[in-house]
Parts: sequence; structure tokens; C-alpha cells
Amino acid sequence: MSPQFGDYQNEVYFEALFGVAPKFPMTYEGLAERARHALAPELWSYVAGGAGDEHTQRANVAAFGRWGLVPRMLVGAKERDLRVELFGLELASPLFLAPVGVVGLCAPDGHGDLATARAAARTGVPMVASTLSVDPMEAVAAELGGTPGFFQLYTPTDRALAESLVHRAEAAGFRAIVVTLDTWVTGWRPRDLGSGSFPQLRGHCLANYTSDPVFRARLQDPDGDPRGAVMDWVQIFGNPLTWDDLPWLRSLTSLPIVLKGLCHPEDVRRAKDAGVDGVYCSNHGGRQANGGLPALESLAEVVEAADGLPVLFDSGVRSGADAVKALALGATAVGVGRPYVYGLALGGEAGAVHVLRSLLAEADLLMAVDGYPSLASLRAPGALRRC
Ligand SMILES: Cc1cc2nc3c(=O)[nH]c(=O)nc-3n(C[C@H](O)[C@H](O)[C@H](O)COP(=O)(O)O)c2cc1C
Ligand SMILES: CCCCC(=O)C(=O)O
Repeated sequence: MSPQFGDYQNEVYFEALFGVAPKFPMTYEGLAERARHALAPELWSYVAGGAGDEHTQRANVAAFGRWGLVPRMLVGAKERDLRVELFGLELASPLFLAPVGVVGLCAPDGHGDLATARAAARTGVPMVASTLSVDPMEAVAAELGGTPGFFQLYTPTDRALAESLVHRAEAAGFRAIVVTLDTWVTGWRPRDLGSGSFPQLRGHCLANYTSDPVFRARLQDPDGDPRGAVMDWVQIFGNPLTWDDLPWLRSLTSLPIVLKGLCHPEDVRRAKDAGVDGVYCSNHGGRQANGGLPALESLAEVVEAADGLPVLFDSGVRSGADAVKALALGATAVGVGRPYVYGLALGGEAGAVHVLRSLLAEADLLMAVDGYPSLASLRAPGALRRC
């Protein structure tokens, strides 16, 4: 039987009844406001900020307001089933933790990648572990317990290094490789340009590189001045991949390959023809390109073009209701980005767990109240309307 995520509501109510104030905020706004004070100002602006005047970032969130679920009555949705199958894995729920490069720095103990993995272990919500992490991928994977993890690849220009990263991910037990396509160069981010905040340039979050034998072999003095590693990382980080590189990527692993950043249906069809195992519709939370379409507006077309291939989605999900809407538009699984980072900033693993449990409880209770007991029922015609 699927876990009944709405039960978290009772836990919160009972705590309040016994005079225990909720440890973490119950709204996204409350979470963000407290995280703003908890994080160092440059780190906060790095996480919260986006490209240009952040129009697309705001539009991502606003887009959810243009869709509404149509309530169905007398369904008897006493129990809901939110389980999904993805790449042959049975997942307890349709959420996943989107890859966040600086998450390591955001937890109070400075090991947020490990805390996120523990939150994944406790909730069954899979983690997509970023290439850019404070702790190496092997240490992250070791904290996942029985919950699957996927490795997000920033493909370096050094092919041998790319191969090494993928093989390490495979050996560490990650269950898929998510290749991010929209960030081989950083977008125009005025907040970071103004504050000089780019944690990677200070040598943070490079553990997957500095622990890699291929990367170390590139350095004149691998154990010397860390600035040498940063300088080399800058040279090799961004690979502007083309369709011609896909056979090579495919040849690196037998794990499922997912392409992150696909929003155009034609790209989705090409990716499918190239033999990828999943597509990930996302505009990087508006951090990379400003002025584009909200990612949610691309989702239905991406799902149609994917024609049965799993579709992962993120960008702008702030509530359980948002997740339900993305699922109703056909997403196979929905990624949580900034909200869990804020939970992590407030309480490490416990904060991230709270955010995930809250999102799942809200989604589950919405499906209960509105009479949609399964993900399939949400996807039936007429469940979601433009408003
Ligand atoms: C601080 C930060 C760092 C990120 N780092 C990565 C990364 O390393 N790799 C990646 O593919 N996406 C990265 N992303 C993008 C997320 O995976 C996701 O697409 C985005 O957060 C979704 O938008 P939302 O947070 O507004 O919902 C990052 C996002 C944030 C906020
Ligand atoms: C080069 C960018 C690295 C992290 C990232 O993806 C982000 O900040 O959005």
C-alpha cells in the first residue's frame, strides 16, 4: 500500500495541541524568509537569485496559478496511491530532489549534500546529486539508504574526465545519469555579479573533481594551492554539447540517461530518437535564461513529444498543489528545488525532511479532497483546466 502522506498533517496538529510550536515554517514564504536570515548574504542571493531581472523565475511560479484542478465528488478517495515507476524503480511518491550545486554549503554543518541524501533516505524521495558538491559522490551515495539516487552530470570538455565521473557514479550505486544541457556557460546573473558570489570560483563544491584521478592528473600540483584546481576547473567545466555528442554519452554507461533542460518538442523527439531514457523539462529555475517561457507552459508539449518516455519536471514548484498540477499535465516525477534548500538551511536533514513531507502531505490531501485517488485519475481528460 502506498504511504498516506497526508498523515503528516495530524502530526503537526497534535504537536500544536500539546503546545509544541512547529519547528519549521509551514508556508513557502515563511521558509524563504527564515532561510534568508539563516544563510550568509552572498549565499542567499546565489540561491534565491536568477538570470536578468528574474522575470522568468517569477513567471515559473506564476504559471501554476493559471491551472486549476476540477473537484470530483463521491469518489471515496479514502486512500491515495502516489507511487510511480521510473527506470524500473518503484518510487514511494512522484517527487524528487532536483540537483543543486551549492546545497553542500547551505546546511548548518556545511555538509548539505550528505544531509540531503539522508533526507532522501528518510522520505524515499530520490535525490539527483549534483556534480558540484562539497562531499564526493561516493560519500553522498553512502547516505541514501534504500532510496535511489541519480547523478547529475555537468559534462566537462575533457572526455576522459567525463567518462571517469560517469563510471564513478555507476560504481557508487547511482541509478541514472542526468545530463544538464542548459548550463555549459553561466547565464547573466546580476545579483551574483554585484555581490561577487560564485561559490565554485572560491573552490567550494568541487569535491567530485578534486577527488577524481583524471582531474588530479591534469594538475601540476594536485595537493598544492587549491587555486590551481579552480583555474583548471574553469577551463574544463562547460562543454557546449551538440547532438553529435549523444552517441558518445550513450556509450559511457548502461544506466538510464536523462537530458535536463529540454523544453522544445522537437528537441524531445530528437532525444528520443537518439536513445535517451528520459527527458527533464526545466528552465533551471530561471537562473540561466531570462525572458523565456515558464517551464510549466512547455510541459504538456514535452509530454506529448516524449510519447511514453518518462518526463521529469522542475522550475517553480512551491507547493503540493503545484506538484499535483505538473503531474496532471503529464510529468512522471516532479522536482523540488529551492524549497528544500531553504529547509536544509534552517535545519539540515530535519528541515529538508519537513519540506518534503509538507509538499507530499499537501499533494495527498488535495487529491483526497478533490477526489483523485491515483496519478492516473489526475491525468484523465478534464481533471485540469486553464483558468
Ligand atoms: C542554488 C542552485 C544551484 C543549482 N545547481 C544545479 C546543478 O548543479 N545542476 C543542475 O542541473 N541544476 C542545478 N540547479 C537547478 C535545479 O536543478 C532546478 O532546475 C531549479 O532549482 C528549479 O527551479 P526552482 O528551484 O525555482 O523550483 C540549481 C538551482 C539552484 C537554485
Ligand atoms: C555553473 C553553475 C553551477 C551551479 C548551477 O547550476 C546554478 O547555480 O544554477
